[in-house]
Amino acid sequence: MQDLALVINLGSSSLKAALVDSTGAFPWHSGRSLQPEESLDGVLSRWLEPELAPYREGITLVGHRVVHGGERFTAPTRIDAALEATLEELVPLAPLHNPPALKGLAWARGWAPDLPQWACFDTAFHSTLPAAASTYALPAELRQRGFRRFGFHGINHQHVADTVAAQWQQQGRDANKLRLISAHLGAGASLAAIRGGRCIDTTMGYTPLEGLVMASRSGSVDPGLLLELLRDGMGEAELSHLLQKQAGLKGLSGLSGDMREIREQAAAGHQGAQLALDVFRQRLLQLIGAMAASLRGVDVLALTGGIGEHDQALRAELTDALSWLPNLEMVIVPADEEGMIALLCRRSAAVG
Ligand SMILES: Nc1ncnc2c1ncn2[C@@H]1O[C@H](COP(=O)(O)OP(=O)(O)O)[C@@H](O)[C@H]1O
Ligand SMILES: CC(=O)OP(=O)(O)O
Ligand SMILES: [Mg+2]
Repeated sequence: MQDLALVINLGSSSLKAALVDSTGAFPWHSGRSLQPEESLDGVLSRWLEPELAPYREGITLVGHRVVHGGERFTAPTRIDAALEATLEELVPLAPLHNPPALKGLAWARGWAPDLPQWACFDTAFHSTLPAAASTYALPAELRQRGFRRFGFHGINHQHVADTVAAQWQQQGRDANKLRLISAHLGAGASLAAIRGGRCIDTTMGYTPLEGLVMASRSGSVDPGLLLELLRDGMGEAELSHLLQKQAGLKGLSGLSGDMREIREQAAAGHQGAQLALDVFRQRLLQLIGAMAASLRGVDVLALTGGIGEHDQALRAELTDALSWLPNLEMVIVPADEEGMIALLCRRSAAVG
């Protein structure tokens, strides 16, 4: 097999990898969850390397998902030492994501030093956000230091936007007028408001902590509450651990960040699990309303990511609760970060 792109997607809780040929087909595609105690280097060398060995000669490019590209990176970028150094600087902004991505980069560089390596950024799709949506109400000095809303999951939000636009065109409708909310509901979760293919608003912000309730991330909380915890003596590391790893569905339920388990336990009468469902859904409905307002109306709500694609109860609840939005179509679009990364990196590599 020739001209394969190897894609490495290191998320907050999983490693997904794929080989994508120049037609967009996947000769190989796999993934596994990462346990907190597991060494990523070990997984890469003991699991990924043997899997890829039969295809090694046919691989011509490596594409990596990088969650935070900051202000500098709004298109796929060829990786060199300077880029890696900048990504190191961005680690504090995406502590669950950029460190594993950097390990993936280092592994791939060692495994195939002859291959061009590209980074594809979750923030890039959101670079079209208007200032009104990307700006925090902070003094100029802080805004000039780069404190702004970036948005994430952009690789998959773009895939969703392209997929729904293609469906509209097939139905003879004008995709330039399409008002779409893409709801990426996985371990991390965010919404994007997309008009005519351009992102105009989103729920994640400076970091992937803002917005919806997630598996173990809090989503938005009153900043006054954080000030109170600081006043109370909580340190930065403890606060970060609390908000990133101990909150969200996991913190609310006291059980797990896994939606399947939350659903099972709620059905069995567990009160924490029921509370987790209620808060997750309430925030989701609030923010769908916010995205609909930014779009001045919405034609399609696309559900994607593990919860978006598979949680049938949520679909029924949304259909019921969103009946106030006239003519809303709800569709499922299977997430495809790997295919989109291969496509975007190939396009950029072709331009040079
Ligand atoms: N049938 C299902 N019903 C409800 N939730 C599901 C179902 N299948 C998967 N999920 C949820 O999807 C989430 C993981 O989403 P996924 O997009 O795979 O994660 P990641 O962000 O790591 O890629 C988990 O909370 C899991 O419980
Ligand atoms: C940005 C983000 O939250 O990614 P993930 O859903 O893979 O954790
Ligand atoms: Mg994900």
